[in-house]
Amino acid sequence: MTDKNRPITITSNGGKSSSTLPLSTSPLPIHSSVLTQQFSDIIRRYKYYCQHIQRLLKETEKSYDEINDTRVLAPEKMSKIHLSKSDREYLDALKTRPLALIICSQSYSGKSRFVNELLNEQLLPESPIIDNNAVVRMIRIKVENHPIHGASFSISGSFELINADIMYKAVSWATVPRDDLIVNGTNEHNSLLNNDDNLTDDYEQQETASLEIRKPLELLSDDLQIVITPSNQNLNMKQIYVQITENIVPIFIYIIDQEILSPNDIDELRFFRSIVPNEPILFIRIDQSDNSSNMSEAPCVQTFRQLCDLGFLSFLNTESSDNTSDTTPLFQSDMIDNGLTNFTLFLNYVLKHIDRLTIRAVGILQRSHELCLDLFNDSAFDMARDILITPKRLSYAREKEKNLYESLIALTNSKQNEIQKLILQAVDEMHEVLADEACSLEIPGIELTDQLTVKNARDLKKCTSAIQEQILVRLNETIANKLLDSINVLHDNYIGTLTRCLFSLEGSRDEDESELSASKALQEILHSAYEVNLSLPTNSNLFQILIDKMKELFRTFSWNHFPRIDPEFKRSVALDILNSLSEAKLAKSVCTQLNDRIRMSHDNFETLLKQLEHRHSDRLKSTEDKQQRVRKECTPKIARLLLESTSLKDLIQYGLPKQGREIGRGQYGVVYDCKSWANHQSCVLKSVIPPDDRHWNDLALEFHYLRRIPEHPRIVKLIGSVIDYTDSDQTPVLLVMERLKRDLYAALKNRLEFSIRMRIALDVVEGLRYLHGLGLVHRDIKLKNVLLDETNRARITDLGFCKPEVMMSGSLVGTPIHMAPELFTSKYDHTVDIYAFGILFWYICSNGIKLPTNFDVCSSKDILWSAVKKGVRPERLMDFSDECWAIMTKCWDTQPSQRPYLGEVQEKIEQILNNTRTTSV
Ligand SMILES: Nc1ncnc2c1ncn2[C@@H]1O[C@H](COP(=O)(O)OP(=O)(O)OP(=O)(O)O)[C@@H](O)[C@H]1O
Repeated sequence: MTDKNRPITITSNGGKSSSTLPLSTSPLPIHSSVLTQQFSDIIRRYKYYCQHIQRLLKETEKSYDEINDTRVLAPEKMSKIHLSKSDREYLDALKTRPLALIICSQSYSGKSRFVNELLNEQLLPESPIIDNNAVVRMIRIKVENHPIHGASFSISGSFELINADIMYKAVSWATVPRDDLIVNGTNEHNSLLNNDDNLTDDYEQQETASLEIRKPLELLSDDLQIVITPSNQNLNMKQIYVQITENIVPIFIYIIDQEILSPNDIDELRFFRSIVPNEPILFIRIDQSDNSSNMSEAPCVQTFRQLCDLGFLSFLNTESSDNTSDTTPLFQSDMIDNGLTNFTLFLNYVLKHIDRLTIRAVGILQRSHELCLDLFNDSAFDMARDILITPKRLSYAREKEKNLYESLIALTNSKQNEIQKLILQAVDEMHEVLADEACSLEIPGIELTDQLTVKNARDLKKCTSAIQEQILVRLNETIANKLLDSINVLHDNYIGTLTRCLFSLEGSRDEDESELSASKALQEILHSAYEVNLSLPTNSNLFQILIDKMKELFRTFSWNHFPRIDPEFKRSVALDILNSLSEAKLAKSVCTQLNDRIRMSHDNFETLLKQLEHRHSDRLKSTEDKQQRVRKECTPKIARLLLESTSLKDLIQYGLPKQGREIGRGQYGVVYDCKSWANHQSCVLKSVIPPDDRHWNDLALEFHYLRRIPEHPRIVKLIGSVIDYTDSDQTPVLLVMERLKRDLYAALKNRLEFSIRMRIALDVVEGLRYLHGLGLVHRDIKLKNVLLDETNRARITDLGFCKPEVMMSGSLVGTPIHMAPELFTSKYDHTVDIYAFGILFWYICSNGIKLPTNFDVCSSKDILWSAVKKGVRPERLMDFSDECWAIMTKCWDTQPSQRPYLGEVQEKIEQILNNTRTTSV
């Protein structure tokens, strides 16, 4: 085992959420080497988790890229598979930036005393060295991999004004010269700083310049530095804080070394709150003198009150236990007293703080994985629905259109008489009106003599044509409207639903399909077939009949004398036409024509529906492919990442669970006792070492679905999970669950009372109904997967094969004797659980664990399965009641559709249980 892989486990005695290697519970002496050791352990632990987080981040982004390349989801869903910019920034910060203790205080001396104690060196000159008006600049203390240590000034953390290396190298110094700490100090280096015109003489820049001290100090490392805030109320504090927090991950410490907070202190703290509202501060109260025993009780309470008033502290312990929430502060500020005599509380705080930082980072990944899996689940559901419903919609559209077509044909045939009457009625109604309209009709483009006669036959023909046309147009309008009214009822009956169905088919089109979709074309056809066609204005047959009439009329004219084209002539032409119209002929013609058009439209519809079917069948094939990829590639990949992110979060929060004695073994893992973990007493831990990727994926999916199941009294509770990275060759996954007393197999071995067994059966049915209600199928119901508590109430466990119905790909899973025959066909549903319950119920009724003889005679799994496929089932035992036998035989019916609903099973067992109670009373 390499050192790198060794998890650093640290126990804090403060917070409820931290864990493992004991931090000293007794006050740590100042300058203790234990302090340095523990501090470096904390930082090492932080780095260790950061490395795992970075690895997970890398794998997550790689997986997201791969998933995006597959384009298995709709674009709007695909666009959600990424980490937000702010989340990415937070994760990057943990990767690249060192931690920094930001030391603020009421006074310079408070900071210097605390820092010197912490570093166990008189690095900074302590008070009273500086007069009250002196402005102390920002100081950054860090360790650099530089052979020469020393100090330098820099502006905004980047621009070096003067490098004092040369000076400091020559003189081995212990304490930083006090003038270097002061803005506009009188020190030689500062004089240089002040007088060098080539650099800057800008006063503001000098003010914000920080003093960087590089020195090998035991406590500090590349991953940890100390920043001391400048002391000057007049500085641009916002700029200062930006400068302080640039490129580091801050841990804010505020040293209180005065009796109470002054108005200036309060202003500064208020300002701090407004700039970084979610950053907690550790307030450390240190005594003014070196004599700690003189410390009075009262000021502590007073400052505590002041900090409560400012909103930093609270009388109630309101620390949020929800580490996933981004809206609430990560955790509360805290205050410790006697800060210089006991660093233990300080260490606890730092440990908790950095644990929260890493927990927040893993939480970001965890939520992203969860979101991604939700998207897969929703998409798989949509796809399954699409695959199931689209063919049904298509056949519905076909059937409905056929009905519509047949009804319209029947209607037009049967309506001939009605149409005839309709035409007669229209002609009757319009007779006089049309004759009057004809009288006043202006006929353009003809030449008349003084006697108003036409000069030639051509003009006469023009006159009669104009009158005919007007009559025709007006009649068409009226007849068409009447026809439309009579067919509108049909329109409402059929077209509404059909159109809705077609709309839904159109709704499931792929985005990139062309505009000329079959469903759109279908709508066009409907439009032309059943709406526009009935409006008759271009009814050529009707025209033809009228033209024939006209010809007849012409034949009756005397061609020697052209008539006067006066209103009387026009009226008589109009009346002649109207009188000679044959309604019967017209009606027949209208009906034939409607029939032809409806037939044509129907043929057209059929052709286009076929095209639509083809298109959908191609699309559904690709949907099936996508669904498979979502199930088999994307979901396991992200489920595995989720198992890792969740387990890492649990590991940081609760540490490794302690493995007790072995309780049992399954095919895939060993179950151990575990006294307590994550604030839960009496747990078990199931340790599984997945041998290959397939098992890893199965386990990850089990974990994912199990976690999603809301707590239920009939399902064994999953408390959490941890991946033990201790050994890099073998990384067992530890699933921690609530501990139950025994499994049903063990219980039946010792036999149970009938009513207890019926109660257990009811519990299993209840658990299964719950899972099915969530769309999940267990797929491995058997005696060992039913656990009993002290009172023999049952809970279902081992959801290793449990999956949402839409995510099942028809794989052969389960335990042989409980497997329904259709499991071998790859097409099955939740009723496989009802079958398995039937077999379980046989055992429950048999009150033992002996195999049914019908199964026992089968010498191998294959022989058993082929017998089951042929209908062989457990035999009826002597003491089975009719009611119990009926329940199990119905449950294990070969036809899944014939198996009862679990609600019915529940009712029947309840009846049996009630009868037992009544009989025994
Ligand atoms: N939460 C629990 N409380 C008490 N005992 C448990 C718990 N979980 C499992 N066990 C015991 O550990 C045994 C092994 O459990 P495990 O789930 O690993 O395997 P299994 O269900 O028997 O078989 P497989 O997982 O191979 O189908 C169980 O039979 C049961 O007796």
